[in-house]
Amino acid sequence: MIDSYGFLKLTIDSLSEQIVVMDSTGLIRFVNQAWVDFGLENGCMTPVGWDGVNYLRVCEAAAATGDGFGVSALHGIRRLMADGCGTFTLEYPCHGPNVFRWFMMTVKHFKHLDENFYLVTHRDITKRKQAEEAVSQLARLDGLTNIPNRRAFNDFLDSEWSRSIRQGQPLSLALIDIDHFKLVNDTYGHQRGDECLERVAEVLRAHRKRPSDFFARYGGEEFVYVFGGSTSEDVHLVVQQLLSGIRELALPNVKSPVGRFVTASAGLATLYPKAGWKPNALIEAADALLYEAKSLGRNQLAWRAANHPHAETPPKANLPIDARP
Ligand SMILES: Nc1nc2c(ncn2[C@@H]2O[C@H](COP(=O)(O)OP(=O)(O)OP(=O)(O)O)[C@@H](O)[C@H]2O)c(=O)[nH]1
Repeated sequence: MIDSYGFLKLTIDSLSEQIVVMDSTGLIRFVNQAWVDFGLENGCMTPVGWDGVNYLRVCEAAAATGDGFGVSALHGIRRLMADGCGTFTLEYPCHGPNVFRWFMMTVKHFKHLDENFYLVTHRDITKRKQAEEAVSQLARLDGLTNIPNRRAFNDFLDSEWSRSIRQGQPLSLALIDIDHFKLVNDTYGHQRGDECLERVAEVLRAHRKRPSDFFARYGGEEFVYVFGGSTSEDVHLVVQQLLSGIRELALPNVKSPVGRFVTASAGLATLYPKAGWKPNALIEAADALLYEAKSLGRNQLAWRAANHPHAETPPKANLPIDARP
């Protein structure tokens, strides 16, 4: 009995993976129940079922619209068919309007009575992807302040840097450092120091104006703010407001030579990134300005006007046009 077609079909129909078998022209020759159910649930069932449908043509049509799955699936299946053996796997998102969903497609070649067939399975891997996503999110958050950490900042800066090069846009970056933070720890204890960092992080969060702005804990008592597509002239007031926001928290730091409450200093720089330059050029420029703000007495912003968009090298020689207490 277990050799019978009916028994094997029932077995394959009980699998939760969606299964389709196509021949070497891409023509669908078999589908299991999970495949049919998925088609019905997601409105991608043809009126006549799957008979006569060509899987490769479906992928080609999707690829022609620029669909990422269509492009990758087509490329992988064609390579597998050319090689005549092996397995092709592809993980792809298949999100609906209200559903986050990932699948893994596996394509395997087999022969039956001298004819080539390709077994395609689609397995739901959403749970695994959600777990990976959660781990990756956690790895990018600072454990104390719950804002993005240095790793997240590095990734953001790299991609924003490339985007700015492509679009010829300016990129501004502010380094913000709490003044005499060691005195907070020494005077009130490490716990109060931690609370101070958390409150400062809240100020950064509250001052985010546009989705493209990005902030992170850079390390220790230093924070970073990135403003895509903006010059220092555009955003220096925002950074001034950040420093005011930190002062207005009125967190005590009685031993600070600057004042009774916690203050911060900032360096704000802008570059028009160019191919061949490294994002570090922008960090170094902001760091030099932060050093300047500290040297000038702290509790202030030092910033430079943007370099000319056609400048050939990262400028160091622009004079500061503002450094105010
Ligand atoms: N509570 C707490 N302290 C931290 C943390 N990370 C770094 N620090 C402390 O931050 C202090 C930084 O001290 P310094 O680098 O001397 O800088 P500063 O006292 O802020 O002085 P200036 O930056 O020159 O104004 C050190 O005492 C570090 O121990 C943290 O996560 N929590």
